[in-house]
Amino acid sequence: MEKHSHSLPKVVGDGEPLYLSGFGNHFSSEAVPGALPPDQNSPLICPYGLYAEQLSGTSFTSPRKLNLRSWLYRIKPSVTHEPFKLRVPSNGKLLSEFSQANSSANPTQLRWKPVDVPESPVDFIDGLYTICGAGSSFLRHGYAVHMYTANKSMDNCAFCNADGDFLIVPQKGRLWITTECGKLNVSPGEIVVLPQGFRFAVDLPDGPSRGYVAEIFGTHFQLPDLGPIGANGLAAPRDFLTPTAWFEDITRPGYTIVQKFGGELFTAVQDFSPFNVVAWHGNYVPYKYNLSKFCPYNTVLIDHGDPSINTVLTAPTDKPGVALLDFVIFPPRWLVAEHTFRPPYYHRNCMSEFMGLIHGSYEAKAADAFLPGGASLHNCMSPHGPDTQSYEATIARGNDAGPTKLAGTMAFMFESSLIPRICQWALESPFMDHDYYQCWIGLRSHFTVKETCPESASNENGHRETGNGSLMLSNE
Ligand SMILES: O=C(O)Cc1cc(O)ccc1O
Ligand SMILES: [Fe+2]
Repeated sequence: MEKHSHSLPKVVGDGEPLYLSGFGNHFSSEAVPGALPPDQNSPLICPYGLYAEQLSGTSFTSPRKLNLRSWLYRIKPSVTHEPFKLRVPSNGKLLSEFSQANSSANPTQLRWKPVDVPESPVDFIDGLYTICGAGSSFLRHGYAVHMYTANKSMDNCAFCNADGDFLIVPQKGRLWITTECGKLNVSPGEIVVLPQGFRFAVDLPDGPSRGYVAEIFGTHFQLPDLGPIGANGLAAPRDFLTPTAWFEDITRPGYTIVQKFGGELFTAVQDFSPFNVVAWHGNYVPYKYNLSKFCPYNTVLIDHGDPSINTVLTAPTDKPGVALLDFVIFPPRWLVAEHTFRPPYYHRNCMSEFMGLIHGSYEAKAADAFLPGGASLHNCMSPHGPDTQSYEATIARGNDAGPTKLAGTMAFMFESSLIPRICQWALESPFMDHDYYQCWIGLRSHFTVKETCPESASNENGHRETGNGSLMLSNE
């Protein structure tokens, strides 16, 4: 590795990097003062002899309120590389189009135990594998849910996802991510969004690492509308953090860009670091968010609120109120509802629900059964809800339970209107919990008919009827 001598100051990214705050802002950042052209995007000669390069996240003609793009001022342009080649070998476990040929429809409630991080060296790229998804990156509509287990930093290579945006939820181990906009240090309990097309490299300062990834095709994450909640609450725009410009001016023979394109990995070799952006401006940016900053709203009298109240970010479809993918969390909070079944209700949902657990336990499942690092999938219309243990414990606690705090927990859900097909390797995984259904089998009938009416008599169906012909039903 040879460093070019040059007269520009170096910015060294030791410790926690500096961030810019805000969601959807138009940011400007310079690692060297004066590196941003002051008056135009594409001057004939850019300051310091930099190249100007635009990165578009939406079509040029997208409406202004949706339009995303950034201008990067870099030492050499991204195009300076050898031709892309299909990468062999690859783990072959990434999908960006879901069809009968490569994945299965399965309405069974599925649960996976946490996957062990392998002993053999594996970086973020090779440790990434798809669990399920729907639609197509080519048709710009759909999503994929991936998970990763990795134990070593990416070396002399950068990843670039041409298919969609990654929302990464680290569960174990920090991710130190270098992007073209600068550096992001992300810990479990935080999430990071790496939009389509950005080049980035993932270092693992803690070694063994594990996490979840939602990838969305053809759209981007937004903050949810707050409706009657008002102008504040849930995730606050100012808590979203975007990197500040950071660059290295380094010759790196054999440096490889690994580009995910249509779910396949292609490599292109170049001889310099892609993290050579000295200044940038725009609103198409990577960002991170600390989930502990979330300001939850909840029921304060009766009944369990729908989980949409805990939406951190939403990727919309063209139908109002129908998400391609919602990122929803179940953070620590007080439960205060009166004469209410406080855990999630039993339900069947026209949306599909993939869940993960970052730490602690989840209110609807036994702590030793749905584990941090594990996952579950409750597909469209498949019934689910609290397991027998959680149901019985809730009933035993009784109706007059005072306020209780759910503490030390962080579960999340990727919820989609598109029905996911499931990858074969996920169905055949040794970490699949084949006994998952058992957690509900023990739910007993508590149904009784009170014999309060002496004149009541069994009808021909064996039902007892009251004098006025109606059934008298009651709880045990
Ligand atoms: O199924 C789940 O556990 C997720 C969920 C949580 C909740 O509070 C209400 C509905 C819902 O789907
Ligand atoms: Fe659910």
